[in-house]
Amino acid sequence: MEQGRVPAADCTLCPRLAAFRAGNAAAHPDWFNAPVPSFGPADAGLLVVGLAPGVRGANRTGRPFTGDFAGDLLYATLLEHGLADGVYAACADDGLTLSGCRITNAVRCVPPENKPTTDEINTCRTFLKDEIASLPHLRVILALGKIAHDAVVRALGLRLSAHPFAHGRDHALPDGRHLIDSYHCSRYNQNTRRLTPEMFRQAVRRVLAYL
Ligand SMILES: O=c1cc[nH]c(=O)[nH]1
Repeated sequence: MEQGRVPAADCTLCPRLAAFRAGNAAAHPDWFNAPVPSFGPADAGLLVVGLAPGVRGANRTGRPFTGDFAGDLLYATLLEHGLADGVYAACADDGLTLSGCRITNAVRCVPPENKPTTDEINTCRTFLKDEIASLPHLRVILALGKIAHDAVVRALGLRLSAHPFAHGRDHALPDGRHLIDSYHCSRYNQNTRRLTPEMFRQAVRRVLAYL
């Protein structure tokens, strides 16, 4: 269930993203083609923050990371650590549920070439801020990649210089919560072995210590 302020299905705050979405909707009317809502229970202790929906992944299925290459490792790791239940079948109606965990994106709409602009990240941060504020039991945020990390730090009103991104870093936040960084589980990072499944497991295990 979504809480707080969320983007409208026809959000036009980012003109370039709205135009890209409209083009995708014309070419693929059977796809989701809207700002992708967060997934997971509102009483989650963990919020996983990704970058933005992939065009044939979350933008098609309507669920973060679902159908995206990155989702294979993310959901497998969540299942392995008891943060998800069921079977991940890369579609939004696979019956998979999250347990104590919620997933969102720094940017809710699919960007061309997976690259949101600085303006788009800044504009969509209002929704990330509301998402974080709407989770009463939130204890730890897992940021996937530097863009997600920076968006979270700014959404929390903190200084990036005090909280630089580094894979595996555990940032103790002033309010007692924690921000843990991982390289994004993108195809590129996995293929280049910048992020291995074991490195990602270790980041998720760090998270578990705070739940
Ligand atoms: O960051 C990402 C990558 C793929 N799919 C998402 O929803 N987010």
